[in-house]
Amino acid sequence: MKGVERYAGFTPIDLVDRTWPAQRIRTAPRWLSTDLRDGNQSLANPMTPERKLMMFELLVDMGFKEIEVGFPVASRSDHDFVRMLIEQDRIPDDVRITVLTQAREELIKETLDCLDGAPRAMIHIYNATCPLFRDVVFGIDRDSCKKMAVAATQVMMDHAQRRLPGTDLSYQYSPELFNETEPDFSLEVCEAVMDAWQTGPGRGIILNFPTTVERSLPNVFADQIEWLDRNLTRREHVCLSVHPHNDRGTGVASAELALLAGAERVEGCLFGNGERAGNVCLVTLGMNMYSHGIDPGLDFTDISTIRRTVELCNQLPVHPRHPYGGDLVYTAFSGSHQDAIKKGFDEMERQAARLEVPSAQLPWRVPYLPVDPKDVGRTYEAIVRVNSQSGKGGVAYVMSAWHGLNLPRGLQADLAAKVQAHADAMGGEVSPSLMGTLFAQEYLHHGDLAETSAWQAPITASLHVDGDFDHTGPQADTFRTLGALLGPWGIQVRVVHRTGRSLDHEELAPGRRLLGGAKRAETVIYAECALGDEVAWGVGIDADIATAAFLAVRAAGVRLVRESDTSRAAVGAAAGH
Ligand SMILES: CC(=O)SCCNC(=O)CCNC(=O)[C@H](O)C(C)(C)COP(=O)(O)OP(=O)(O)OC[C@H]1O[C@@H](n2cnc3c(N)ncnc32)[C@H](O)[C@@H]1OP(=O)(O)O
Ligand SMILES: CC(C)C(=O)C(=O)O
Ligand SMILES: [Mg+2]
Repeated sequence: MKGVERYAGFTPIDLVDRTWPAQRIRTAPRWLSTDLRDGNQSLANPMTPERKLMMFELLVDMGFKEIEVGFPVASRSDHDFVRMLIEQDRIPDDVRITVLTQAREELIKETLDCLDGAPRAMIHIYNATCPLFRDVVFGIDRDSCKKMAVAATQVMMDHAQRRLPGTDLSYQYSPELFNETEPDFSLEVCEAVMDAWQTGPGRGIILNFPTTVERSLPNVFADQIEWLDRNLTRREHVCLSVHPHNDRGTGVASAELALLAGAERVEGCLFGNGERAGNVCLVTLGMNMYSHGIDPGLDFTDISTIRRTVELCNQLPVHPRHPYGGDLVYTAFSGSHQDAIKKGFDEMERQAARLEVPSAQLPWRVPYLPVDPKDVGRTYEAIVRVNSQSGKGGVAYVMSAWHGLNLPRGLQADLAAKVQAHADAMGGEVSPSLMGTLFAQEYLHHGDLAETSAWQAPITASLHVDGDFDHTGPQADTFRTLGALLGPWGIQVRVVHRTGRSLDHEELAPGRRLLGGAKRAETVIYAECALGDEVAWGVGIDADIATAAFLAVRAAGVRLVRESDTSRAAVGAAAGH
């Protein structure tokens, strides 16, 4: 591509004996949400006070204990929001708010003044340390850059001592553009800041390392973090924090590899809002942990509400494919995926029945779904959506989940062909209700009984009972009787199978009904009737099992005769009759 020569490759740090690749993430880190600061400062329309409060309350409800609530000197509204939280006593006892400021004396003082009356808080000071900023933005050398950070720390300590005696104030320092800073210089600045803060027992510090603009592979960032982890002094008094951005689309990977490399705290935003391509997405990070059996310490049990609130606060949509929270992430359209999902659910149910425990207590083993949608408050309704890419597995799923019918395999294939033809002809999706209509049109009885008189040859009918069926009980007697009844019509009842298991009406999702409004107390019977090489399916639903079977056979028989008439006519036409 033209212009590529303008960009230099990124030089990785030289850490040949890195240990992070062999590590595992075993516990959740400390989280800081910067939705109200980094997220807010990136919005075309920064949040109104109402939207800020809504976001703050969401974050508290989700379990965040550290929340960056703004950049008080940036604007009146940032300032007033912090004041409102403090004055209205809205900060829970176990939550610490953070405020950000540049390393500039006046701004630091004003920022601290804004915290007046807060029982506990954190001040976060930053200055860029990388060569590009030293040269282009500040016009200073390394030594002056370090002095900027140290002086800011000292101003902050002096002012806080005078103005905030009653506040439990903690301190966070960030070398902005850390990822583009020479490692030895980042270390030198952080050590100098720690000296100024008198870091030691009872005086911990958060050192926060941002990929302010993500420029390298995540493994390079991990090397940088491991290098710091090894070289920082007073390590036990340092909380090593990371603040990944997502310019290369690898913010989540950067955060995860940094955790392997020794990071203990992660800053980010819900659904990855933030400057340019965003801050690291805390929903994805937290749910990635959850899906590995690690409690994230954040509550995602109603992910749709979280998403809607974030969309409302930021006035930005969340992509339908956003991991864990997007509209489409628990939905399969393609046939083989749907088939595997259905088999996964069926197996979970079988296992639950065998072990006599609710399936929600079993280890999650459903293909194509990394987590149980119900664990994040999503339903199973949209898991399978049917279009021209779908096959019999998906059709069977919809018929079972939406209409309470467990179709036998042959009928699944038969219906899938009809649904496929419809989707091909009309384009788009076949909704569950449309599928129910197609099913009823095809397989429920619509013919005249008199048509059966046209049957010329013996028809064999294989019956499938939907749900429980006892081969030895009174139901089996009914079928024997039925066989005798249908015999004179030239119909031989061959085999009786069972499909699925009885579903209680209550097990269907709210608002759904069995096909035609049938109660599950009624029996559903599928008949597969064969006449020579022709096969047709019919369905009967009735409270009386014999009637259901009769209706099913009749529906199939009528279709069979019609179809064989049609094919005879077609053969005749082709033969010139
Ligand atoms: C990576 C990040 O997300 S950092 C956070 C960024 N967030 C924001 O900037 C939102 C809030 N910011 C603001 O409201 C304003 O920028 C303010 C109030 C902080 C400063 O406003 P102004 O004084 O008008 O300066 P301006 O906005 O143009 O910022 C540029 C100045 O800040 C200086 N500066 C930038 N970062 C820092 C820093 N960390 N420490 C000290 N000075 C800094 C620049 O050198 C420049 O100084 P100069 O005017 O002497 O050339
Ligand atoms: C203020 C700092 C931590 C920041 O937002 C960044 O460098 O991205
Ligand atoms: Mg940032």
